[in-house]
Amino acid sequence: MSHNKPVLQISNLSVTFRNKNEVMRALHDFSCSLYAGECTAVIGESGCGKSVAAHAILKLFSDSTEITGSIRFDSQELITCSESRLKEIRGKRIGIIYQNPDRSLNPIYTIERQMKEPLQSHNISIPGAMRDHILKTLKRVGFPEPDQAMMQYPCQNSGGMNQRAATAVVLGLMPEVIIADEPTKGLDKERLVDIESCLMGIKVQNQSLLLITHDIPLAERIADTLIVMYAGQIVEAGPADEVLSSPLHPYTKGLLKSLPRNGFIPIEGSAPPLSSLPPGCRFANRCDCVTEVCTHQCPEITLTDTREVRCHLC
Ligand SMILES: Nc1ncnc2c1ncn2[C@@H]1O[C@H](COP(=O)(O)OP(=O)(O)OP(=O)(O)O)[C@@H](O)[C@H]1O
Ligand code: NI
Repeated sequence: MSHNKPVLQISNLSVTFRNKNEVMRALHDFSCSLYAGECTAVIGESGCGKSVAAHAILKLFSDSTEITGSIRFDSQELITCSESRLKEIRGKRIGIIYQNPDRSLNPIYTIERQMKEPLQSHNISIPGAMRDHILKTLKRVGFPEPDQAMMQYPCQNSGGMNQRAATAVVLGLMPEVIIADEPTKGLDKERLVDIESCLMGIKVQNQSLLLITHDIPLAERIADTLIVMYAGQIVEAGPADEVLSSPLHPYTKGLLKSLPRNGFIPIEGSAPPLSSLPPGCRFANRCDCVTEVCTHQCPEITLTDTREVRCHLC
C-alpha cells in the first residue's frame, strides 16, 4: 500500500489513571498512523484498552489522568495543545462515535436538533439545505424514513436506533477522522448491513476511520490495517489481510482460533489486571509457546517488513 502523509499520527501514547490508592497504566506506548480513505481497526478482548486509546486521542479524561506521547494532527500536537483549540477539533475535525450512545445524545432534543446544533456551533455551512443534509445522513446510517426519524426523541428509540442516530450526529459534521467505538454493538442483522455500508462510505469519502470492534469478520471486510491489543499494549499490527491470514503473535493466533469458523476454541485463562502486571510478557500465563525469557522480560515491539509484533519468539 503506497501512502501519503498520515492524517493523524499517534506515537507512544500512554494513559495512566490515578485514583486514591491506585495508579494504573491502562494504555502503554500505543502508536499508529491513520490515512485518508483508509480504515484502521483495533481488536482485542474486553478491558485491553481499546476505548481508552480512542478517548485519549481527544483527551476525554479528567485532569487526574496522565496522557503522554504524541498525537500529530494537521501539523498540531494534540497532547500539548490548549483545551480551546481541542474544542474546535473535537467533533468538527475528529469525530467519535461512543461505545455507549447515551453519552452523545441529549435526552431532551429531537434527533434533528441533535444534528443541527453542532453544525451551527462549529459554523459548518452545508452546500444546499441543512434539512436535506440531515435527511441524507440519517438515511446513510439506515433510517429508511429519515423525515420521521428526525422528529424522534432518544427515549422513543431503541438502543440500536440511538446508536445509529449518534453515528449520524458524528457523520453529519463531516470530520476528517472518525473514531468508531463498537459502532455495530447491539444492532440486529439488517441494521448491521446498513452500518457496515456506512462505514465503507467513510472510506469512499476519503475520511479516515479508526474502528474499534469485537467483530473480527467486520474488521476483515473493512480494515486496511489491523491492530491487536492485549492488556494495554499493541501486540501485533500490520496490513489487515496479512495479520489475519498469517498471524505472528500467539495471542492473535488464539483470537482467530476462537472464531466460530475456526472451531470456536477459546483462549484459556484471563489477562492480568492492569494494576498488577507481570514483569515479563503480559500474555505469558496463557501462551502455549511460553519460554523462560517470556516470564521475566517484557518483549519490545519488533518490526518485520510491514508487520509489528511484540513477542520474544517471533
Ligand atoms: N476513566 C477511567 N478511570 C479508571 N479506569 C478506567 C477508566 N476508563 C477505563 N478504565 C480502565 O481501563 C481499562 C481498559 O478499559 P477500556 O474501556 O479501554 O477497555 P476496552 O478494550 O475498550 O474494553 P471493551 O471491549 O469491554 O469496551 C479497564 O481496566 C478499565 O476499567
Ligand atoms: Ni471499549
